[in-house]
Amino acid sequence: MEKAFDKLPYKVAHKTSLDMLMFMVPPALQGQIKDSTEDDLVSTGSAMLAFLRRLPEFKHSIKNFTDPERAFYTKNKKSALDLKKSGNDCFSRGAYPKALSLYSQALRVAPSSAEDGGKNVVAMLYLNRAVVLYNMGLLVECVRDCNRALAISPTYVKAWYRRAKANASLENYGDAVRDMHVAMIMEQSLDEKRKIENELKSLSQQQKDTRSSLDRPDENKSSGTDEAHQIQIECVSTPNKGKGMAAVSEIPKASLIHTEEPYAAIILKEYRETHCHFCFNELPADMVPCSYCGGPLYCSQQCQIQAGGQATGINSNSYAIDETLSDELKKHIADITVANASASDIHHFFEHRHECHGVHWPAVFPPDVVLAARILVKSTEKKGHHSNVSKIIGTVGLSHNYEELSLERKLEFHIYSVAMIYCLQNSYWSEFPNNGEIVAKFVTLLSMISTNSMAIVRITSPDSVEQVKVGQAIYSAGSLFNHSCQPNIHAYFLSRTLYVRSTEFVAAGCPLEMSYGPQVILTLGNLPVSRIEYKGFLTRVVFQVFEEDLSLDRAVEFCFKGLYEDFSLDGAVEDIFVGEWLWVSRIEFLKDKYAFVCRCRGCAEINLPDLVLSAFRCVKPNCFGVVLAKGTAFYTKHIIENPPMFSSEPHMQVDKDEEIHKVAGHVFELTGCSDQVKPGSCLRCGSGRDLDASYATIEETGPWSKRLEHEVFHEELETDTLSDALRALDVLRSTLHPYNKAIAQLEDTIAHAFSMLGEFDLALEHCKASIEILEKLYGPDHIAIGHELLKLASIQLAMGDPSAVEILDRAEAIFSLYYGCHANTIFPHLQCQKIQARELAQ
Ligand SMILES: C[S@@+](CC[C@H](N)C(=O)[O-])C[C@H]1O[C@@H](n2cnc3c(N)ncnc32)[C@H](O)[C@@H]1O
Repeated sequence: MEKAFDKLPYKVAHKTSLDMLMFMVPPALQGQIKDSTEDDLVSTGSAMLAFLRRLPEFKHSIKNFTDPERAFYTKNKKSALDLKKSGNDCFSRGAYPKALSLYSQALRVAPSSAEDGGKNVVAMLYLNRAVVLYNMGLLVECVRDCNRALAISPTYVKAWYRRAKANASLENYGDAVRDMHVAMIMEQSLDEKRKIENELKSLSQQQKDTRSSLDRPDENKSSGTDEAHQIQIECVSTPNKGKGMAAVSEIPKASLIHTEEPYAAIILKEYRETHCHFCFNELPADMVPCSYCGGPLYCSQQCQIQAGGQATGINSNSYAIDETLSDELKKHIADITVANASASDIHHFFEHRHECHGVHWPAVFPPDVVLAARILVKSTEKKGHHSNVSKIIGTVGLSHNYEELSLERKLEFHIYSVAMIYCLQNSYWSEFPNNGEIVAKFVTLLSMISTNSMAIVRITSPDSVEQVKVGQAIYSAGSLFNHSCQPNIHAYFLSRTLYVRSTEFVAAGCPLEMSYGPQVILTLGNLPVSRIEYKGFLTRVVFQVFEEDLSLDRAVEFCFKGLYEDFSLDGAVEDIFVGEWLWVSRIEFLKDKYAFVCRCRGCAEINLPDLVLSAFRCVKPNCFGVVLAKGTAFYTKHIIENPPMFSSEPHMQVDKDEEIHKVAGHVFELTGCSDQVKPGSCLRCGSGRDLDASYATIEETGPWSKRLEHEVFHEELETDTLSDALRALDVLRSTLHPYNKAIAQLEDTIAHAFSMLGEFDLALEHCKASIEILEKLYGPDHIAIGHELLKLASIQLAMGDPSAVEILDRAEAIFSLYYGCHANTIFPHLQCQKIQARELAQ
């Protein structure tokens, strides 16, 4: 996939000039803001307003953000015609993808009423694009573009003709004949009329030969199967997490417990050019820009209308229907030329309308800030313009952790709040109030968003299970679910709709808690690292392998040694859960990102994954005991000395004792056992390990395994690399605990490498070894295991092994647990593999 960050103008716009103002805030005001609580916000807000108001750089930035002349997509007939001409040139050279892109760009800048040679420019562009799509074999897209041209110019003969051709290729002969018939009637030139008449005859014959029942392509996207849910859940007060959701009665595994539309949602900057700004699905080749400002892109006119620009896109010229036409043709013309969604069908707030003035602040401000403005405008419009705006923000009713935020975040919130007020005054409502109270309310709203917003994710491609975070939304009830690193519910999205399912049996009264993932993960080499501060993500890399014994400088050195310089911003997505992240990383990340200290069951109890994830093995040959590094030893002692704070909350008791006994003997059954928990000492037999020497041994293997990861990723495997990696694996196995995740990761890469070489037996062996470890860390029914099973099945399929069927059945059961009846829609790859496996089994 093309990297979204490479696309201008968002690449340059990623950091705005407002971010730079942070460094100009006088130290005294910084100090005031640093120590501020919610009660001080009116005074800090007034002080920031007074400071920025006088600052020339601020005035300049606001002018830049709000002046339509400086927008990315200024409407301009000449630019549109120039782009159209370049598109035509490409088309005549057969450079269809380039022509497609040029027509799409032209559509972004073409004024909706512009005419050229007596024809509407937008309609011409849609038709030209339809012809390119037709030549590229994208027939459904071609029909949709013809519809758009016809909605603007109902008598556009070429659009009727192209529609007929595309429908004929789709074997949709009924429509093809009607389209051709209309084209013939509307055509003025006798020669052309005759030609069309001949084509119509041949189409009518084809229609007789083949009775087609294909429906006309529908622009209305449904969000999937509507599964009713009967489960009752309630909002309760918890001892130490504020409000939360709980089960009213027993909830069986895999039940749909909640669905909800967002209060407001926003696309992330990186996906503005690739995903629909309303439903967040990937854009098709015939995407539709906002017809007024050209900024946002939509997958269909339906989405565009629902998002609501200034002009809604329903710009059909009225067409006096020729009374001599048959009723069937009259209806056909009306069906296509009257825009296919009317504002009255749409019951929600038009969230783009106040941004739609050809200005570019909505595209360059951080998504949280644009989302805050959407929430504010929505609540204001619900109550009428003359209500007290500050009162409205106060009633949004979400929790926030303003006081726990870093100085940087607090400063950022203040600066953007003032900027937002100026932008709203410019583009929405000139009487929008501008005082310390409003700044304070805006800062509070931004804090609420940082605490409560949810990431909307999509898989990267149909044959992948990898997900990316494309949007951000506020769900009124959805934001009441608390976080757990051992969640019992799972959230996912279809279009903008939030779905929540139970992933285990939940007893009556138990809290319902989800993981506050997925988090966007940056990729450093092909090592996933979480997107927190610079220090944060390096800490994560280091924790994964060595825990926190390394200094930051040493971590930097470690990360950039070997093959890590391959830094990319491809956003993968990772959930925060026990077995995936170490306790310290989870606690730090949640503190950093959401400003709370996690008090979930996974962080308050000793559990197997946290003990073994990055631990060493015992030096005694037959001892299965675990040797903890400093960080885990510290955390384990902390838990022993500070028993769970939420013991009054009922929760599922997970029987982990047997596994913990295997790696730690009876240590945790003894009272005052914390003395026995020492770094470098086996928990089972007490034997000592030299941790410094062990770190050094593991560090030596780093470049070998990283080289393999790099070559596998770039599909250019060299002969020595695999044998070096197998040696590294031996070293890891003899030094690390058998459940250490680093072993599983290397096993997985080696399996991938053997697959590439066509040595499937060996690939299978290493893939199974990786899964065995991951099952210990995640549990057998975890979604991550589902993904691993798909990898295993693909090796089996390549070997022609019919037992792939059982593996895929197991994967399907896991996916259904998390996604219910939507599993197949979200992971079409699973079904493709199943078909292949069944064919093998027969
Ligand atoms: C999205 S809100 C959840 C609803 C919130 N408890 C409320 O009262 O509105 C997130 C906030 O809930 C609290 N919270 C959620 N999960 C938590 C956890 N595992 N441990 C501690 N606090 C938690 C934190 O204050 C966090 O900022």
